[in-house]
Amino acid sequence: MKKIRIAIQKSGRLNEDSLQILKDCGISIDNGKDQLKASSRNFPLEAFYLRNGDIPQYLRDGVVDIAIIGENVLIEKGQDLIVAEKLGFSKCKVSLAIPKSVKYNSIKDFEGKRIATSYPNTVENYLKEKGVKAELHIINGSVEIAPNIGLADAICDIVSSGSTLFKNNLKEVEVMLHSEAVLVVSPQISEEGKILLEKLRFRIQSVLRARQSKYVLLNAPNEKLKDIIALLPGMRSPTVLPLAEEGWSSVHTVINKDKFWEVIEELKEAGAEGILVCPIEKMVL
Ligand SMILES: Nc1ncnc2c1ncn2[C@@H]1O[C@H](COP(=O)(O)OP(=O)(O)OP(=O)(O)O)[C@@H](O)[C@H]1O
Ligand SMILES: O=P(O)(O)OC[C@H]1O[C@H](OP(=O)(O)OP(=O)(O)O)[C@H](O)[C@@H]1O
Ligand SMILES: [Mg+2]
Repeated sequence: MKKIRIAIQKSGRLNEDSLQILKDCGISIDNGKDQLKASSRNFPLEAFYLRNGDIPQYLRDGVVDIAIIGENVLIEKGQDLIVAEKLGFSKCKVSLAIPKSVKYNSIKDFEGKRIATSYPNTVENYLKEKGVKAELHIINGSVEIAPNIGLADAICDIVSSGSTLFKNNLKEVEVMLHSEAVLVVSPQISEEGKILLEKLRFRIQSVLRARQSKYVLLNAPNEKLKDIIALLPGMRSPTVLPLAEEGWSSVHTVINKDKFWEVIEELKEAGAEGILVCPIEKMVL
């Protein structure tokens, strides 16, 4: 049987989480530190370990069928490629930043300025849209140092916690885009490849849904059941089972992991006791 070929970042920010999501989908592949490719033992899949920035071209050329890359790279050099799934990890922004000491009024301040970046297309398109002309200096790493060594007046780079900007005495002044890891598809994928892609997407969706949810169990006095159930935004309706102790029930439901913290106080006030919150491995609707 044919294998679906997936590109994964060889090393860096995306590597570990990319392999983890495949693993959570029941697809084990060896982490090929020094390997270019490796096959899965339990899914018709072959992983190619490549540089994140090179992956859009490999997809276009049909060297691989699918890939996990940062959305920001796709915007920079793969706008023609199709996103099949957003994967929810490696979240970051691509932003413009200037020295802390410089006053900022508006995007017009960038007119005629020198901007250091690894994302020239993204900056160029953004500035064009705003009617601003600037001079771009393309550098591949340690972009944030550029203003301090006199190479540029401003930078455009990835911002996550903001600590790299802080360390380099810079401030974020424009957020150009938000990014996360995405599953991308080659325009050259075969019909057989598409079938495997759909199988993989089905698994990824149930893993992502499960990561967003918690299984909640709690005990409630029967007379309070109605109020408690009203507080639980569940999958469908909660399961209610009688406890050995008369007059009490056990309520089981699935709720969004962020919603849980919003309702926990209310649940307790409404009379819920012995609340258990458990992780969910897979969730198929
Ligand atoms: N600080 C960060 N926080 C969250 N996500 C990030 C951060 N830095 C980068 N990313 C995301 O991870 C991706 C890979 O970043 P990383 O620095 O590992 O590789 P790279 O240098 O961009 O690529 P290459 O594999 O070509 O060397 C980026 O394209 C971005 O989507
Ligand atoms: O806002 P922060 O949390 O500080 O993250 C942003 C930094 O993270 C990335 O660099 P990375 O650490 O991947 O190093 P690199 O420049 O070698 O890719 C990015 O290029 C920024 O410099
Ligand atoms: Mg980096």
